[in-house]
Amino acid sequence: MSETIEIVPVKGPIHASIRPPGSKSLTNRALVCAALASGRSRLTGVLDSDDTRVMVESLGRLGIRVSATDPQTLVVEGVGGRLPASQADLFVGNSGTTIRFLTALVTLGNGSFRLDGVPRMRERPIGDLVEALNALGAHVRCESAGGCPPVVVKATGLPGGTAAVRGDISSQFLSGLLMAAPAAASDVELLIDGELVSKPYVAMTTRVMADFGVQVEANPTASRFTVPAVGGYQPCDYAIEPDASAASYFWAAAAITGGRVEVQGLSDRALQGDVRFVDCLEAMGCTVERGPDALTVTGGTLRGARLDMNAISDTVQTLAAVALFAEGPTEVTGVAHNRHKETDRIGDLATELRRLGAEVEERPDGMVISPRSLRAAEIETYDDHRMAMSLSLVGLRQPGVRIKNPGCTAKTYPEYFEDLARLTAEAR
Ligand SMILES: O=C(O)C1=C[C@@H](OP(=O)(O)O)[C@@H](O)[C@H](O)C1
Ligand SMILES: C=C(OP(=O)(O)O)C(=O)O
Repeated sequence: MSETIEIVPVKGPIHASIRPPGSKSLTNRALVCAALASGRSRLTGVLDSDDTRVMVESLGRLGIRVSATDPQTLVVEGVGGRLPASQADLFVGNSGTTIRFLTALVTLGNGSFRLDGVPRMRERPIGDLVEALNALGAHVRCESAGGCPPVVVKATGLPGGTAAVRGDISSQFLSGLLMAAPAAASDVELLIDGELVSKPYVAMTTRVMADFGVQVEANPTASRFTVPAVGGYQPCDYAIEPDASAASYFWAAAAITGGRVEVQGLSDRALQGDVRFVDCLEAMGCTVERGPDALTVTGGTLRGARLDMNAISDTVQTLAAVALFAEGPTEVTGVAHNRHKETDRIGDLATELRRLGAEVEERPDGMVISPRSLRAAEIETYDDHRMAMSLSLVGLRQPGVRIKNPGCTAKTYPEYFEDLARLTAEAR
């Protein structure tokens, strides 16, 4: 892909329908549960992107066979909680789900494992997961001080028991612990330290685990989880929903151009919390149709809103793009955890919004975006797929928006710019 891509503004509202590729979060969960199931699982509608490829390749290095009958269908030969490999070096790129889920998973094996990624991955926290695994009897350490990858595991199986895990940095620590826990030697009890962020992802984890035959017990406040030591999962045929975070770009395209975009394959009852992004657009003046197998957004007169996006933090950048076209300021709160993602998604997002002409007040846990006259800009993407995808939407109305390194969308959505071009073709 070229070094920059210029987005050509549309002449009118976008009217379109699309089914985005499979969910990254569901694909990587289903792969982990299928890997620890006794027998063959078939996953359909999977995402084929950098983040799922590093998961599949890493499982392969651990001796778990995953084959593709087509790019959207994977067959996993589950090993039932006993990892075949006794040594493996796993490269996870910048996939948070892969490194957090697999650090927990490899403690179930017998041998030496090392997990590492790109330079940014070496700045993303994992120390709290390491501590929790050690409290369950594992032998895990970060190679250097600071609690970030590379991670080294001397595995002799996971004894189990009780551990506290910090909830306010990333929910992926808890999800990783939960998914490994059924193959521990004894039941696992996890106590959440601090406010749990990104809660819908934990609900997604327990739903996928239930689909693979393991029931997690959670107390009513979701501060304690217990997982029975049943040895692993039951294999199954598993259909993956389209990715709701990817869908946010197309709903936002409707909002920004005053059009109407239907996203197929998602509903209010989806396993992904990010479908709630449509509620944010509704609060800003859009109309939402909630069907049994589609969520449709129609643009309206956009007004700023105050939104706590703790539960749906991957859609903050999409919302920021919409906020640039609203009447009045938009305040985003509750997303301090966004500073630990592919890039600092508060500081770096503020920089790029200002480059486009907006006034932005940065806060520790969010920002206030005050729309001003927009201007042409060449956008830095910081190797963050969501920076590229979200800020490209500004170019649908503002001429001269150029996105640097558009190929970075390969992390979760390799065909994003092709799909955006198709979606907007009729409005050009
Ligand atoms: O569990 C998951 O699949 C994810 C959890 C979220 O991370 P945090 O829990 O770190 O917020 C989200 O940002 C990420 O894209 C996917
Ligand atoms: C934060 C993200 O990914 P991860 O944490 O899985 O790397 C994301 O996809 O926006």
